[in-house]
Amino acid sequence: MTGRTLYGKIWDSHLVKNYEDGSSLLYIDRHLVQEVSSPQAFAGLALQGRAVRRPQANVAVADHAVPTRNRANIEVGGLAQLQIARLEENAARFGIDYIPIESRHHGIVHVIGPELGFTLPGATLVCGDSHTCTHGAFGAISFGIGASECEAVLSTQCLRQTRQKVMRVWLDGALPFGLSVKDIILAVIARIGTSGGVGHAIEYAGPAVQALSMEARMTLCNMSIEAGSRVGMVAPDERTFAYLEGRAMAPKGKLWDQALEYWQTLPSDADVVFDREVRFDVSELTPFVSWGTSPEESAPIGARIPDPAAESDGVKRLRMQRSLDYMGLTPGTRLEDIGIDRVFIGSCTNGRIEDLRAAAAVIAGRRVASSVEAIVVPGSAQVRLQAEAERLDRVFLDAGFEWREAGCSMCVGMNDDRLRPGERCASTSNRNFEGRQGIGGRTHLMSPAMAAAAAIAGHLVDVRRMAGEGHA
Ligand SMILES: CC(C)[C@H](C(=O)O)[C@@H](O)C(=O)O
Ligand code: SF4
Repeated sequence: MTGRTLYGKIWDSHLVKNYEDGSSLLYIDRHLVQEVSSPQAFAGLALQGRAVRRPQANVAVADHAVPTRNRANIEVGGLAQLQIARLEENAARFGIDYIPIESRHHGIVHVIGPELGFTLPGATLVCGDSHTCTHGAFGAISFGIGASECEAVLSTQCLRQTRQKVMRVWLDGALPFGLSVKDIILAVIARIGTSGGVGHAIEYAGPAVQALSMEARMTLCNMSIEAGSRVGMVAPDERTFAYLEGRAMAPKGKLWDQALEYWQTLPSDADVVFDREVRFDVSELTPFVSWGTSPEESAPIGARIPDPAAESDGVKRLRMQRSLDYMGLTPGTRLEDIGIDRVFIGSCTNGRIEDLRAAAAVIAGRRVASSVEAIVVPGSAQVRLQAEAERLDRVFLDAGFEWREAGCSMCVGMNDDRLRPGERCASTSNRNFEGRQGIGGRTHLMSPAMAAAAAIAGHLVDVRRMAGEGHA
């Protein structure tokens, strides 16, 4: 018998029953609830007079619609206030823990789950949000679900799912100076495409993955959905355990010891055969930025805008042309010659403390270009407080950035933080499709260090060059 994968082990331990059509019923350990995707699920429960099966398996937090400034004066009767109030009411009614926006535990669901120790290795964790794949960084099966599935989880703690194949993304080599995991994942998606992972859970493995911090592993897994995979995972290791130990909702004492023993059995067995495998050497990478309206349309910063005329595949050619029209870009332009109007540092991809440190290191002692409006939105209150303790807020403010409160913000523009039509943004978020950051807005995805460098330069720029300009 060949060995089992990390995914397979967790799947097997949560399997309730198999159905004849090939699908299965899975037990779900944990459910994160946010304001955008949950109202319909709660309304469904209320309509049928059903209760939440295991209230303590849920945590609710409002993140998408929350304003990131003037929170004391949220417009009463406005959409944000109504959405936040609705979530709070539903949580109270169904006995679920709700984290108020004033709490020091508030933040984006995918940032606070791990911070609280709610996200654990070996668990099944879901949320009505596609970037739930983030939590797989801890060695969990974690994926986004739709509103009717949220209702099923709330009322039964189970979910009907189809077992995925498993693709291993093996990362070798050491990441060069000035690069981050965001460059890796953009390069991976540029190579395998936005449907490269469809039908598969991705397990990221190899020396370059083991070397990553938990924050970086979260960035990696976060963008699995942008490669078409609902699940991204990294095997839990000493770094995972060290991150979780002592967190508010992590097991304590004897339970911790038991958990640790079990978690150590989770990594994929050495003799396991993956359904698919792709390999990358990260030591050959240069910083990546997206130029189009799909994360797959990304290239090394030293490149030029590609020419659709050179593309032999007709469908791709049309898609590229459409991207360039929307982005207001012409083939042959050097990526470094693209001027920007806005910078957004934040989101569940890159709104963690390491991301802010990396951006601040580039910004320290410099000024945001006069033509650029730049904001930093920490992914959580914890990140914000930590950054303030390190005086990173001063670094950003002194350079001309705005320093905001936690939330999804300009990643998705569901609050007031949006691009104006035609504006071009260097963004650390994960999606760049048309209108994502505001109607007519143009998004270039990149790492926090690259976004910071763009803020200073006023155009896309290779951060490694700025680092060489006499700054430590
Ligand atoms: C609004 C929410 C349901 C959505 C998602 O599912 O991911 C959002 O978080 C996003 O990033 O597009
Ligand atoms: S930060 Fe962006 S990607 Fe993450 S959950 Fe919020 S809207 Fe979705």
